[in-house]
Amino acid sequence: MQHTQSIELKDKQLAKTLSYVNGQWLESENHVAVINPANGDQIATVSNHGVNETELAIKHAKAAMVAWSSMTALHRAELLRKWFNLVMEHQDDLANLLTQEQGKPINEAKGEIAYGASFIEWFAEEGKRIYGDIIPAPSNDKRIIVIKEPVGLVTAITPWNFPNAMIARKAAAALAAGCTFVVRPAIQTPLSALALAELADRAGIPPGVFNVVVGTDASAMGKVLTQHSDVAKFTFTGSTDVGKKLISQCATTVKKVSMELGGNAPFIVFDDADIDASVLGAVQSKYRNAGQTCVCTNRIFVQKKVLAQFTQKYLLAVKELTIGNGLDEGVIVGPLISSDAVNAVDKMVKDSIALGAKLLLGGKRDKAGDNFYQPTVLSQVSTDMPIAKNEIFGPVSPIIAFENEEDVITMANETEYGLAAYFYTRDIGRIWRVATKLQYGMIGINEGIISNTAAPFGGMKQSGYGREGSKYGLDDYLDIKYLCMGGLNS
Ligand SMILES: NC(=O)c1ccc[n+]([C@@H]2O[C@H](COP(=O)([O-])OP(=O)(O)OC[C@H]3O[C@@H](n4cnc5c(N)ncnc54)[C@H](O)[C@@H]3O)[C@@H](O)[C@H]2O)c1
Ligand SMILES: O=C[C@H](O)CS(=O)(=O)O
Repeated sequence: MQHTQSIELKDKQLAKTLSYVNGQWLESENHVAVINPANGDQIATVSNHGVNETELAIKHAKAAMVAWSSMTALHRAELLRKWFNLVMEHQDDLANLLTQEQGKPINEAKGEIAYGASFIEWFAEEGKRIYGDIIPAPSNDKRIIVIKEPVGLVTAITPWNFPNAMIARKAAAALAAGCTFVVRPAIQTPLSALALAELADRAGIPPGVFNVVVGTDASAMGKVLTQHSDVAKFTFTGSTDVGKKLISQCATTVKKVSMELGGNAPFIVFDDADIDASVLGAVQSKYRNAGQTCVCTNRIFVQKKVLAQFTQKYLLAVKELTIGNGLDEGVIVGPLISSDAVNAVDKMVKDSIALGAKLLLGGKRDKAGDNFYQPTVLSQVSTDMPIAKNEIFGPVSPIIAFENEEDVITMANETEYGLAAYFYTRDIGRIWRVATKLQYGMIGINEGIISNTAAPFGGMKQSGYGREGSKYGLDDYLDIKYLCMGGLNS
């Protein structure tokens, strides 16, 4: 019997622990513990399903596809709007679940719930504007007609760092397009996914349209989600290494694929920047979710003329960050997801110091608990050091000095990643030169927080392909069909 402990909710029915398939909650013989990364407490045990239940979900999602894709966009929009309303009505409970299973501070968790819900609201509307075309034909006996149709059954695998929004950002677009959806969430954070399923059920989204299968065997479940012949499209959010494996698996049945992968964001401070604004933007971008976001600042490049001024102000700002349990008032930096994650971050810091980086702040585990790493600042970092070459996924700020615009653009682009980048300057000519030369899908200009529903979220190079959110976000869930209507002069 799966159950939840110690989670106080206004609506206790939101603490779901069983996979949700075809509108039913599936019991399982095996179960797996959900651990609060802030204190190691077991907060729940959830079903541990696998290949059989993944195949069952695909079977029902395929069956549900007929009615769901035939429904009017208006009716789908009404159901998605109900889902949005329910998510926002239960924002506090959903945030409580999220913080307890993932660790982020409660205010950030509330922000994630609203962010995730905003995609449901956005695509409820976008789904009503899936327009086709009538194109002037090369002869009068023909008409060229273009229509857009749902690609079909969509499967997804999502990460633990945004356990609500990464699912909502995908499922909302898929459902609005007329597709059905099966997701396998990260096993560290299943409760947020299952609560979304409960609210989809309450919203009246029909059985089989939205399915969540929870299990530890990611690889085996992933092979079904990427290779099953009934699956039309696969979408993934996670590391680039795993993304590469999944892309190759999708190739066996030529699936439509979208990938939101890793990042190594440069944050560039030019000597004409508003230094106070750049400090605020860098702290916001760096320490969000304890540095565990794909768009977190990963390398801070500061032009030499303002290096001392920026560093001094930045250190003062980082020292103000309160570290602790995300449920506690005023906490800004929560735990990392696991002790292994802390070890990986600490190794990058120690190895970079051994290569000449200078520790200005932090640089070790915090007394708050095993999974806490102190907000850390390193100076005299060079781009060949591990802390600059790798995606840190932790609360560490490497500061790298640079001479001029050309050098910093070269250094900023010297990575296999191309997701997000940031730069601060007040020179309009420089803004256009740098923005066009940086090889990144998303660029913050005098801004450190750039993610929102209206903007196309996605990367270049090995950060993946496809866009989520925005008016572009439906494209990955639609097929374009060309109708040639002939014989019109006969
Ligand atoms: N671009 C984005 O929008 C975005 C958003 C969040 C996270 N990420 C990236 O994700 C990474 C951190 O998240 P993570 O640690 O969960 O990433 P991860 O790639 O280790 O895991 C992501 C998901 O894939 C599953 N998985 C792992 N190996 C698998 C396999 N062989 N087959 C099928 N599924 C498998 C995991 O269980 C998890 O559910 C970082 O690189 C971060 O940049 C990117
Ligand atoms: O890291 C994962 C998310 O995509 C980051 S954001 O919340 O979309 O900025």
